[in-house]
Amino acid sequence: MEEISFYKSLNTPNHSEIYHFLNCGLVLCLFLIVYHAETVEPILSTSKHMDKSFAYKFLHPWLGLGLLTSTGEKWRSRRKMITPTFHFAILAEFLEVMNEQSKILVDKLNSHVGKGTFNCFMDITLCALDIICETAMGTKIQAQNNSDSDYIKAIYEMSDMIQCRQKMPWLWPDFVYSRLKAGKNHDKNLKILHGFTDKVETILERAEELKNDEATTNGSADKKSKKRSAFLDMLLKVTDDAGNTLSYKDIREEVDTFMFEGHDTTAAALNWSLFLLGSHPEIQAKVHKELDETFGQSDRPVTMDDLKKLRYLETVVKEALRIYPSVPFFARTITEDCTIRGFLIPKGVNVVIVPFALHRDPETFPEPEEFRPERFLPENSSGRNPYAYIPFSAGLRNCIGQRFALMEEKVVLSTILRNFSVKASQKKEEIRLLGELILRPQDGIWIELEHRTPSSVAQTL
Ligand code: HEM
Repeated sequence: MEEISFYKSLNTPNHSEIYHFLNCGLVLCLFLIVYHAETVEPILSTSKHMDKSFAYKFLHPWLGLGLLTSTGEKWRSRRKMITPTFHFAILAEFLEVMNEQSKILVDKLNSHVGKGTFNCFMDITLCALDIICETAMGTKIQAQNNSDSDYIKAIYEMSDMIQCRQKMPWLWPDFVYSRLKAGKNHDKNLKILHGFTDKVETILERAEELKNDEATTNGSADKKSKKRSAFLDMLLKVTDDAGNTLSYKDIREEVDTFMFEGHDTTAAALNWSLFLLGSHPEIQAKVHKELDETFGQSDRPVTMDDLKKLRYLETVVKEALRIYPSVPFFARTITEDCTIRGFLIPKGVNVVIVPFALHRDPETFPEPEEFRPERFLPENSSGRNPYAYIPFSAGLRNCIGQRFALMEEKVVLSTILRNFSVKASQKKEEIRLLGELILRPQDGIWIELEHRTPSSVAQTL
């Protein structure tokens, strides 16, 4: 699915929803495509259809059977174990990393001020990568200063290869793929990726450090010298109902999943938000005003209290995720016969849910192509069908990282916008969308930056 015209065609009024042929590259595959709240709800609201479609199988070599890819009892038990690690108090500990990396990003962006248009896509993506790396594994990879690292290259090559393989059925059989150059490249990247998470200084050393930390802090409370927490530390501690801890392999699966699911998604969302703000100076001015009211002239780091106050910025982030959902579609396999809008859907059918199209339903979102953050003010969104807006999916298998993602978006965007005014150099119609695993702009996001001084802007509004 390469062209956004595909999504646009989904929205034509006479388009039937049942049994479309979804064009995957050159070959046509049978899928049921749904993009209305009433057809999405029966699938996402039940605990029955939680199995991922076969297309996720190509993620297995990298991610194993972690939260994103597992099914049945394994998924249920894992989700129960891992959910507490995304608790508010734990997320608050990640604020420092987010602030630190946003500051590095701003220092990098400074060099573009007054120098005309530039592509910010990679700068922002590397910032998101540094954030997830340190919060997931407790390891600094300094991607923002070293985008040439083998690990970073492997992440991007691997994502591209998985997308490519999903679209080309002749590459599906492992015995064919492993003999081809692409398959060999895939294995080379896999080695780099697993080698990174396998490294003694990540999982095993972290486990050792944790033991030592517990021994030293026990009774003496010398917490100052303690290392920053990471999801990995939590994963090392969690137990299932029978008291079993996760094995080394289990932990690697989850860390790899967080690395995969937790940075490209947020990076795309940040880029789209910046593009939309850069295209709507009047909305950007409102964000600047809110930032100035919250931070004044101070350049202090963002606190959890500040995040609560940045309500308008939050509506911006949500509206950007409506127009450009980072995950433009996802898929499930129907695990028992069911009925959707009076049609019998037999067991085994692959259902593709398309937030990109769903979020453009004019009945829920009038003039859906217009960027209007006000749609997400409480008075305008109360009573909205919860399945009409699902950038993080919905139901039991929704995104476990959504609060983390919103927090990261608000920290990074507020830090950028406290320092700069942004002007988009591309028009919406000029941007060629790539609707693959992640919804990206084919040629990046081109912007111009200007320095801004907080108080003067606040007073003129
Ligand atoms: C703007 C950012 C993000 C968006 C739009 C997003 C969106 C989604 C969506 C649509 C799903 C469902 C996918 C499916 O059913 O195939 C999902 C699942 C998931 N996401 Fe996110 N995500 C974001 C950020 C994150 C972050 C930061 C993390 C981790 C730190 C994360 C971890 C996960 C995991 C582990 C799952 C699988 C959950 C399960 O099946 O139980 N995501 N995400």
